[in-house]
Amino acid sequence: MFLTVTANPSVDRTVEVDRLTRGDLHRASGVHVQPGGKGINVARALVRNGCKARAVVPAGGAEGDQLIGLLTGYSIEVVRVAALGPVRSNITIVEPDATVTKLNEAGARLSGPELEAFCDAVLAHMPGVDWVVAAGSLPPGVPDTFYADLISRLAPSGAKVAVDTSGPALLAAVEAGPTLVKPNLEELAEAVDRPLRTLREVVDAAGELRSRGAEAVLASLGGQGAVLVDGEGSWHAEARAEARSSVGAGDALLAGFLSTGGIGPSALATGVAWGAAAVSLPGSTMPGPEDVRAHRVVVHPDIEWDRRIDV
Ligand SMILES: Nc1ncnc2c1ncn2[C@@H]1O[C@H](COP(=O)(O)OP(=O)(O)O)[C@@H](O)[C@H]1O
Ligand SMILES: O=P(O)(O)OC[C@H]1O[C@](O)(COP(=O)(O)O)[C@@H](O)[C@@H]1O
Repeated sequence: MFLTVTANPSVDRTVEVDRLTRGDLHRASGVHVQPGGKGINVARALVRNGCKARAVVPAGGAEGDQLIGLLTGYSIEVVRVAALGPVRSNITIVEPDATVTKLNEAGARLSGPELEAFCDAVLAHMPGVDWVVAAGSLPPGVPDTFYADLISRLAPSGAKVAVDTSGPALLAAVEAGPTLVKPNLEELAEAVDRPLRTLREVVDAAGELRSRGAEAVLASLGGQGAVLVDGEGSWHAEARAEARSSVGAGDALLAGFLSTGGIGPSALATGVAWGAAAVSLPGSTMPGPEDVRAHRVVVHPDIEWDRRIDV
């Protein structure tokens, strides 16, 4: 059983336009309204592929009702925590060449008691949980140490913890010793405070996060796949895809990786297959078994160390 923690959920609107021009009126050619927030997407991907997932989520206001309503179509065990502020709406504009422009709201403030109730709900729903996935940005009112504190509070449960976040929250989480972190290239570069231009630099940066406390690092590289660095070694895998919308691709990658044990190159291959499948689907649609093309994945037997990364 997987438990996902989404402190800052969203209702995601993906709007398709022919071409985005700043200042112009655009008539949308398509729109997708989907439950969002990284932990929620991970849960959606897991259940689409037959895994069991429980999603703990603070959800206030009419938008919170809408989010919970959107989630009823999935086989996710949803644990709703009451909150006063409304769930945010995130808008993504997608062009036919799969260029995405994202407008993510900060989210409503969580008060101290609401945050405590949220943590209590996570801890109360731990029985039977093997993996906790704590993912996404933190809304106003939630300290940067939230994920780090959660990792410490979850330690007695023995569950493994994967964290997908950015900035100071990622840095603090790494120090708390998570089983896995999943930065994308930009987030990894920010965490080590230097640009990353080659696979060697990506692997070195991932190694640095390991030396600071993370057991394993799954670094996503957009169209160039993903790199896994753990105590056993480092691997690079990638897969071709006809890109349509990259929203949620990172969440699909993480879900795929965890679905097959969350360790080693075979889990990396599954993650990359799910990530590539996700980009070929509209909006933040999570891939099911019929969408996944495992045969397209190449796990490189030797990393091409000097290969340039351009995401
Ligand atoms: N254009 C693409 N072609 C093939 N696979 C892709 C493409 N973009 C993303 N992916 C897959 O999705 C994963 C996550 O994408 P990425 O953009 O790095 O993550 P995030 O959404 O977290 O920023 C990648 O590791 C890769 O497996
Ligand atoms: O919490 P953040 O960083 O604002 O991100 C939330 C957004 O990320 C998503 O989960 C998509 O994530 P990825 O594209 O990184 O996989 C959207 O559903 C959501 O709107």
